Amino acid sequence: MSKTAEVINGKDLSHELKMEMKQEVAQLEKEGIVPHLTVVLVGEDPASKSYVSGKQKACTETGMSSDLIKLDETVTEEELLKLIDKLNHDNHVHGILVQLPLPKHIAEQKVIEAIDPSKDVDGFHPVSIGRMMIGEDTFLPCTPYGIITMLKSKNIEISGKHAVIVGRSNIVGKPVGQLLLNENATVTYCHSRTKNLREFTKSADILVVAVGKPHVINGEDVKEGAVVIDVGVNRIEDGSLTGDVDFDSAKEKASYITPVPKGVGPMTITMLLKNTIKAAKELNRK
Ligand SMILES: NC(=O)C1=CN([C@@H]2O[C@H](COP(=O)(O)OP(=O)(O)OC[C@H]3O[C@@H](n4cnc5c(N)ncnc54)[C@H](OP(=O)(O)O)[C@@H]3O)[C@@H](O)[C@H]2O)C=CC1
Ligand SMILES: Nc1nc(=O)c2c([nH]1)NC[C@@H]1CN(c3ccc(C(=O)N[C@@H](CCC(=O)O)C(=O)O)cc3)C=[N+]21
Repeated sequence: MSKTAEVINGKDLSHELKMEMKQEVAQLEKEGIVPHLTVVLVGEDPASKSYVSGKQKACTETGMSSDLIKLDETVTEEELLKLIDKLNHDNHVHGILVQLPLPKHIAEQKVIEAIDPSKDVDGFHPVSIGRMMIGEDTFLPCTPYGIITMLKSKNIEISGKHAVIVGRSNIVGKPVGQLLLNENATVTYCHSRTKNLREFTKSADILVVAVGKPHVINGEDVKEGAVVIDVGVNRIEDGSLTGDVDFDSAKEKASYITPVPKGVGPMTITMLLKNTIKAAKELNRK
């Protein structure tokens, strides 16, 4: 009989990291630097609003400053690009985050590419992604960065392990695979066209699930002793949040597992703060 998995609590780890960052921010303040994040929110999507308020609350907790620019759903692409240009040139702003998704009439990629890479605290700009691919110092995308930080917090060996990523989005699946590759994992990507998904997931030492569908993975899909990282944040009928992994069955097989909520989500916000501090330090070094 195997024992159940150890839960990696992203909320607790986030709290620890935020306490460390708070000290660093206090030190920077003595040097006259207050790291500042500007968040741009277009429209009234309730989920986006809730994520954005989480980001602002976390800034306050660590002594950083932030502001929120709310734009109407009907804002034009041109107006949004103009705002980004203004923020790029505002020395008081260290990090710029445009909350995704954007309304359909705005080309998301164009907006991402308009952000000055030195303020790209989301790590979504092609320059940041390119630097990450070749292993240069850069802003790492927050969710993948949070996942690697969670693995390292438990001293989980990555080198030589088979990492299987389910999902290949530009913001989660693809970059988390790249970061695991940078840590010398052997990486397999699965997606909606993958045949025999379970054959792959069952061979994973580290299984990362970022699909956006409740419980697409359960204990039967998991190898005994695997590390299971659940990125999915799905709101279900009763209003509660659930992951892409059936936690109860998967935890009987896994050695480590992340819950939803209190798993990867809080870490995403914490890494955003880390990137904003990095941006502030680098801007002031120039
Ligand atoms: N915790 C956090 O901080 C964050 C959580 N999320 C959450 O993570 C989840 C994924 O987000 P995101 O990457 O943006 O989502 P996307 O919708 O952009 O990507 C989903 C991926 O899953 C694949 N997929 C869909 N259905 C299946 C299936 N049945 N089997 C295998 N693969 C499948 C798709 O394949 P294909 O490419 O072929 O279409 C695609 O690559 C969502 O629940 C989102 O809310 C996202 C960002 C941050
Ligand atoms: N430009 C941009 N950058 C992003 O990083 C970004 C984005 N757009 N669009 C949406 C996704 C999603 N995302 C989450 C962040 C925190 C939680 C989080 O903290 N979740 C809590 C629960 C929060 C709740 O209760 O609602 C948890 O899992 O415990 C979840 C999801 C960031 N995203």
